[in-house]
Amino acid sequence: MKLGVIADDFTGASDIALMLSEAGMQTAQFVGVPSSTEASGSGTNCDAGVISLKSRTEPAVDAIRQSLAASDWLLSQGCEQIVFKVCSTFDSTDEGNIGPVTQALAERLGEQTVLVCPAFPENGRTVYQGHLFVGETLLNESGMQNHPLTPMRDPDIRRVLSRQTTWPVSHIAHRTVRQGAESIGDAINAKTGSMAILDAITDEDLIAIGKAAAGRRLVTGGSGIAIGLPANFGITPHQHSWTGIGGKAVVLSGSCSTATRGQVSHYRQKAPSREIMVEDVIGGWVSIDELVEWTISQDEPPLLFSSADPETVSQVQQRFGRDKSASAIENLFYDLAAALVGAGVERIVVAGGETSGAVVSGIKASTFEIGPRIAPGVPALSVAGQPLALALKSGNFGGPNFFEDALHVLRAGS
Ligand SMILES: Nc1ncnc2c1ncn2[C@@H]1O[C@H](COP(=O)(O)OP(=O)(O)OP(=O)(O)O)[C@@H](O)[C@H]1O
Ligand SMILES: O=C(O)[C@@H](O)C(=O)CO
Repeated sequence: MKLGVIADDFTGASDIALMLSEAGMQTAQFVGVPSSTEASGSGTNCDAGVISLKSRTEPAVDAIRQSLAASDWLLSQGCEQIVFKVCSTFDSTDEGNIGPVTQALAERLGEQTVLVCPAFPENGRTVYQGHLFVGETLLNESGMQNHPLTPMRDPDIRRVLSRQTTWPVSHIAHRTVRQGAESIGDAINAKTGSMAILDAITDEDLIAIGKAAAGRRLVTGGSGIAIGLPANFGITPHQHSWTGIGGKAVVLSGSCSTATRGQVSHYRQKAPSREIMVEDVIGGWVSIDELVEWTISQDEPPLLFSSADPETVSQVQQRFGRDKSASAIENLFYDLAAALVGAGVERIVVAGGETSGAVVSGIKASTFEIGPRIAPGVPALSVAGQPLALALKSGNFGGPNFFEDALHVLRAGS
């Protein structure tokens, strides 16, 4: 293994795994740090290993512990460079976890300067003058200000990161980035001892940043930061083969993002759906057995969703508390996913990073093979050793037809 990635959520892990796979790297995605049995399997015989954690919203101390364990394992597999994959919308709170984890990894790896860039232009995330944009709007006006767990209310990611770390935070402006890898390298040398936020508005900017990152032990960013990295290892783009699975299918959505809510309303017009309410879950009125029976009896792949608008989410959080509401839904999806697979479901499309973490833990998957792209940032995945194909969609990714597209790709393969 040459390149190791630690992803702070599951959809983010498959996002960067797709980026590396399309750039030609034989890539495996692991659920947590592999055990010694998994580590002796074929998954480790690859160019890039992506460890999926569910650490984005954990207390910083736990996120650090898990990330250091992941880094130690990746280094033990021969990785020369570690990427800490964070969200392209820099999802975090003032307590972390992007700053604390980056700092702990840098100190463990002996890295003096860390490049930080969440840009992912193909999905509309760009960084300019240290400010993060989603499409044409600043981050704090993009809908991310209403996120149930990590509301992003400050678009200046230099300030956001400064609140999370004791390291100085510096900035490498676009005028330097567009001059190419050599200028970026000079700027990095002038910023030694800091976390350097880099502006990037195009893939070319990210390719130059990737080139400038050659030989560095650690970089932190969205999946875009990986665009230029495989070339540093002499790897060129090519397609890997992948076979789809045609069995029973379901769509599970716990994401409350604007894009997901659009996809939910679109899919509900064509397929059977069930809404899961937080108050029903907390009240103990939701039966997993009944949901499974209902799902299996549908002809079209049905949708089970808790995705709600910001006002509903805020009312529920005021009534039950933010963490209690989130964990009630996540535990429900954990149990439901396990029961659905037990009942023979073979294709699952999931919307939302935390939700994906719950589903993947519920089905006890340990390693994924990376299939073709469904949408930018979302690959088809197959679970090693099980007849099960998954799509793990980040909240804000994918067009209105995403659920149909995903079900189709999971069945048809490449
Ligand atoms: N109706 C609801 N009320 C309150 N919280 C909810 C509701 N539905 C889901 N949640 C919680 O909101 C969170 C949504 O996070 P999740 O990461 O799954 O989606 P996302 O943030 O849109 O996706 P991503 O992290 O990929 O951008 C989860 O913790 C989920 O349990
Ligand atoms: O970078 C992104 O936006 C995604 O991969 C993600 O991490 C969302 O949870």
